[in-house]
Amino acid sequence: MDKLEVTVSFSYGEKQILRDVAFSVKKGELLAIVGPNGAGKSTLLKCLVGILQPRGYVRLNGLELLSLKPKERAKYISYVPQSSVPEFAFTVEEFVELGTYATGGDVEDALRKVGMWERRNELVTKLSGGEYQLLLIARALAQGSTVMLLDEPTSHLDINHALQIMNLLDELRGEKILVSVMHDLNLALNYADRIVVLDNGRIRWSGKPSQLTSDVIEEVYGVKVKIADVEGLRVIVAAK
Ligand SMILES: Nc1ncnc2c1ncn2[C@@H]1O[C@H](COP(=O)(O)OP(=O)(O)OP(=O)(O)O)[C@@H](O)[C@H]1O
Repeated sequence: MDKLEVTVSFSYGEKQILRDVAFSVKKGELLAIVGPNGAGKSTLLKCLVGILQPRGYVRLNGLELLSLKPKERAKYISYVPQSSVPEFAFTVEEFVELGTYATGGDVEDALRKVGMWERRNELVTKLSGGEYQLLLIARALAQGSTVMLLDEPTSHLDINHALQIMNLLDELRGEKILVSVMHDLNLALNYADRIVVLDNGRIRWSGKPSQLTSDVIEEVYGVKVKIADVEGLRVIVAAK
């Protein structure tokens, strides 16, 4: 069973951002990383994929990913960054091909999974924010890696596109180890297998979504909330 084991600390100069952040994730699991703005969530993903060099380790089945060269590491781990504006007027297909540099992966399969294969000749500069987000995921999928990291894949998306992406993650869960930063606690509650709550660079809570209580949320985010049960779904709402 594929397993990712992580223990990392990271500082920007004197400023410590991550303090002994440790967790493990198995294939078949979607781990959500949540926490307030500035908690260190994006920094954590950048450490895991090797954009930043943390102290500690990032091991996949015992293999230390951080000591591999980028092209070698790309066979094992992919990263979907927070959505930005495309830099080049590539076609949809060319853009996703970028993901295959290290592994020679399957562009058509990746584009079909996000429902964009029919649009492969369109320019990425003409896509909507939501469509571009799907392409960032397709580019990572084309890498064919076991681990996939995603940084807020549903930010800027309407409810329809957000659910499309969450359903896609649901489908990918069987074949990958998924670690996703999420701002929307309700999506984390209802889609993740486990949640890690990061606050000020430390893990403040981790566990199953069904175990997350309003006390934890209130303490970390400093707001009063209620967790309601709506036809079997747990929903967090602000308490007046
Ligand atoms: N290049 C940098 N140099 C110095 N400090 C940085 C740098 N990038 C981020 N930081 C600091 O690191 C801390 C964590 O930032 P990070 O982006 O990881 O937080 P986050 O939890 O992802 O926040 P958000 O939810 O707002 O995206 C913040 O205090 C931020 O100011």
